[in-house]
Amino acid sequence: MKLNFNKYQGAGNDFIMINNRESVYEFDSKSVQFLCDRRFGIGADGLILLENSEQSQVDFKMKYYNADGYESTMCGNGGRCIVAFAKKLGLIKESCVFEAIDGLHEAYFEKDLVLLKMSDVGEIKQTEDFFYLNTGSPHHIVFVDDISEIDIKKKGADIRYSSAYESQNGTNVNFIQKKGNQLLIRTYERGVEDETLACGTGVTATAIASFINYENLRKPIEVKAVGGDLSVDFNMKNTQTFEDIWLKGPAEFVFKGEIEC
Ligand SMILES: N[C@@H](CCC[C@H](N)C(=O)O)C(=O)O
Repeated sequence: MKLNFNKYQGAGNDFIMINNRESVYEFDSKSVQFLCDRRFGIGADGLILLENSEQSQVDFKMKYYNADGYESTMCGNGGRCIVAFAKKLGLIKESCVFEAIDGLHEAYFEKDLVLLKMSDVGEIKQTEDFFYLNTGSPHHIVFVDDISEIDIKKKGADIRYSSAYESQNGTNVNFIQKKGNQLLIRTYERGVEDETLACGTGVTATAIASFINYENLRKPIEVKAVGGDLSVDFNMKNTQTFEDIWLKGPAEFVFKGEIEC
């Protein structure tokens, strides 16, 4: 079949966007793997279907697949990119509400940037070596002195496949370096099984863990990913509960095309 697609990126985290409001397309894991393949397909960290939601007062539904071909949990950058895609399709104007795997999300534009409301965070594990929390997707966070020295693919995979995360289908892994008031991040993404240039749920988890870890961080928290800058604002109810969490950053159209698949 011939498939029309649009390609978007948010801070270098890139996605194939497909308008599936007519429910024409159904993808098995092999087709998603092929489309996301950077040599044989279009190339992307993930594939996103924009579908109709059955809920009232909701503009659309987001279905997210990782590049490994399997549907996964929430994608923050993908969420911001699908909002830009919905605007390009003329479905929304300056704001919207959409349905994703972890519930409803509000979003709006501030000039070219997209602000996305993330799910509340209700449980945070803190040890001497790491933080672990779920911001729609699971994130393990390690603070290091110099992120440029880390072998992200190797160290990330060691943690992602460790017995601690076996029963929950693994985790994403983030390495953070604090430089003044700025946080530098590099992320190993589950389902891509490699470093990606940015991860929205990872940046959100990092901002929250860093706010607990360091006493003097000012909000909104600025996070510098390899592919671009994002910022996170939130309300801390107590050390275990964060709400009103907003992820802000770029979401850009790259190109569109047609592919036989
Ligand atoms: N790129 C993402 C996270 C996507 C989900 C992740 N790979 C997983 O399977 O947990 C983001 O921007 O949040």
